[in-house]
Amino acid sequence: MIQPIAVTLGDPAGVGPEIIGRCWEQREALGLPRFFGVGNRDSLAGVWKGPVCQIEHPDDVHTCGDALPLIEVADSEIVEPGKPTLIGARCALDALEIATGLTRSGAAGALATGPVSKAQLQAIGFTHPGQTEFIGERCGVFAANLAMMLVGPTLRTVPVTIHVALADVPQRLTTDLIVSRGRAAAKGLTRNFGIKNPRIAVAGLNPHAGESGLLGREEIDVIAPAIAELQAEGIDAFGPFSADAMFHEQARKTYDAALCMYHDQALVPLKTLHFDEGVNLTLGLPIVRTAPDHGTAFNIAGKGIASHHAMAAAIRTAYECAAHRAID
Ligand SMILES: NC(=O)C1=CN([C@@H]2O[C@H](COP(=O)(O)OP(=O)(O)OC[C@H]3O[C@@H](n4cnc5c(N)ncnc54)[C@H](O)[C@@H]3O)[C@@H](O)[C@H]2O)C=CC1
Ligand SMILES: NCC(=O)COP(=O)(O)O
Repeated sequence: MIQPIAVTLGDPAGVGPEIIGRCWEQREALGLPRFFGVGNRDSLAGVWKGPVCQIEHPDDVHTCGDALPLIEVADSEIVEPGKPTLIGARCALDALEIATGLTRSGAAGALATGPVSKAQLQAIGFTHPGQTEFIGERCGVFAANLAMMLVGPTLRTVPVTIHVALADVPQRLTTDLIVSRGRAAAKGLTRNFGIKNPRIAVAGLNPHAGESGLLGREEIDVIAPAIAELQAEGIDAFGPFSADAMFHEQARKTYDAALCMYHDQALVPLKTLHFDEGVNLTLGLPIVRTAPDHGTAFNIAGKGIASHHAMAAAIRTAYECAAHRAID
């Protein structure tokens, strides 16, 4: 049996607390597994009126009845929705630390994280580009061996470079990095989704995949050699393709994941097609970690209009991936 899923509330001033409360309220209709929250109780109570049950350990979830089980992260101030503070960012980071530890120890079956603000985290001294790399470090995994997979009902994408300024992408894009992300994508599809021989379509970087070198040489010098290396390892990788023609309905049926060269190349098609159900799955970890594809949405926090469906999909996907791994 899979242990309950640990769900961090994310930044207390963001939409995390209210969408997680709503996920709990509608857990049966949404088909969600057993889960518990980790975060600040007052911030949750400010935006969600349902019952909360404080627990010390995931094994206590069964004592809570209809109340949302919560491992509380104490905070010395009430954070107002839409108004992020440094204390709130500290609380989000503490929740992430606790929930990662519980998942690593096996007390939680998987980890689904609520949205945090990278700018706020950096302001309290967080040195990682995102939660992905922090969790990787806590699990002893080198950042280059991690990958971010965006998962929607009809599309999965993996960005090769992630939180990197667009101007820096060409020099960060190396054959080794593409091979490493391609391997992680192939292994992740097998391990988390049970796909035996995954098909990986590889995007080009430049318009028209470089037009035979006329519009850039990365496809010839960097990407094609990476595809050849992946193929030599027995991975069904192919391309590079023009990114503008890779994501229409027919094209999506020809692969299990698209390996994309930079953040927006991977996230724009996913969010355009599946904003309300998109999940970010971290590949390369010994634990399962997911998150909704959206951010803190400070502009609508506390207004009761944020959709909880991507968060629900993150919790459901975390459980399903953990179940696949358990069968393996
Ligand atoms: N998984 C995570 O922790 C992520 C965190 N972020 C962080 O979030 C912060 C804000 O980033 P943005 O680029 O503004 O992205 P965002 O996703 O927070 O907001 C973009 C737009 O989408 C809307 N939106 C987002 N979530 C929604 C929901 N559940 N229901 C309805 N509308 C929703 C917002 O109101 C806004 O108009 C940044 O600090 C960023 O670092 C961004 C993406 C993922
Ligand atoms: N755009 C995706 C994103 O920002 C996810 O970042 P994180 O999960 O590493 O915090």
